[in-house]
Amino acid sequence: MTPAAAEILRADRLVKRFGGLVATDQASLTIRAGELHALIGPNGAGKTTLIQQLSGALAPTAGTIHFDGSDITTLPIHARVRRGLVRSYQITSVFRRLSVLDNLALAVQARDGGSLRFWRPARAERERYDAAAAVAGRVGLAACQDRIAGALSHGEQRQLEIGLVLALRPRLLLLDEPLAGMGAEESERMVALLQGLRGEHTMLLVEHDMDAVFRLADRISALVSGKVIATGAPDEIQAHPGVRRAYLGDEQGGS
Ligand SMILES: Nc1ncnc2c1ncn2[C@@H]1O[C@H](COP(=O)(O)OP(=O)(O)OP(=O)(O)O)[C@@H](O)[C@H]1O
Repeated sequence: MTPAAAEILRADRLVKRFGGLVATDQASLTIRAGELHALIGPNGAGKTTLIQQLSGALAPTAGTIHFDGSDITTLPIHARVRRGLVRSYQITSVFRRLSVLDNLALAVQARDGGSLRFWRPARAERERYDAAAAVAGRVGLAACQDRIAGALSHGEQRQLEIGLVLALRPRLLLLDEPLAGMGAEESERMVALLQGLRGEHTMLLVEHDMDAVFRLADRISALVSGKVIATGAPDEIQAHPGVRRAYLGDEQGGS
C-alpha cells in the first residue's frame, strides 16, 4: 500500500449522541482504495455505531462522510448500496428455504436492477446463474451451491452472507464481525476467504479476533471511547502505547 493510494472513503469528525451518551466523539477515518482496513476497540468503544453511520443505518449528530469524493452524509442506505458501499450484516440475511445458488442469483439480479419477473430470456438467466456460481466458488461454497441455505452450518451461512455482498460488486465492503460465533475451523476458513479477497476488494473489517485482524489488515484504526486514537500498519498499532494500554493490555500485557 503506497501513501499515494486513492482515498475511497473519508469520515470527518463523526459525532453520534444517544441522549447524554457520546458513542462516537469526533471520530475520523480514511479508507484507501484496495486496502483491508480493520477497526478495533474494546466493548462499547463505538465500532458498531461508527459502521452504522458509514452504512447509513444511523444519522450522525455531527460530522461528514465522503465516498468516492461525494458527500454521502445524509444519503439513505439503498443510495449508498447503489454507489457500492455495502455492509455485510451480522444478523443473517439469507433466504433460508432457497438454495445457495438461488440466493446468490437473486443478489446478482438486485445488482443488475432487475425486477422479479416470471419470464426472462434464457440467456440472461444463464448469465445470472453463471455469475452466481462464480461467487459461490469465490466464497468457498461451490460444493454446496445446490443445498438449501437453511441447512448450511453457521460458518457456511456467514460465507454465503459475504457472497451476497460480493454479488452486488461492492466498491467498499463493510464487514461487521464476520468471525462472530465461529469455532476455530470455521474462523480459519473465513480468514482464508478474506485473505483471498485482499487486494481485489476494499474492505473495512470490524472484528474482535485480534489474531485474525493482525493477520489480515493492511492498516488498523483503534477506537477508544468513541475517538480514533491511532491509525497505522499492524506493527505500528501493536507498538502504540495508547493502543496497548486500551486494547491489547488484556491479551498481551501478561506476556
Ligand atoms: N441505540 C442506542 N441507544 C443508546 N445507547 C447506545 C445505542 N447504541 C449504542 N449505544 C451505546 O453507545 C456506546 C457504543 O456502542 P457500540 O455498540 O457502538 O460499541 P462497540 O464498540 O461496537 O461495542 P461491542 O464491541 O461490544 O460491539 C455504548 O456505550 C452503547 O451502550
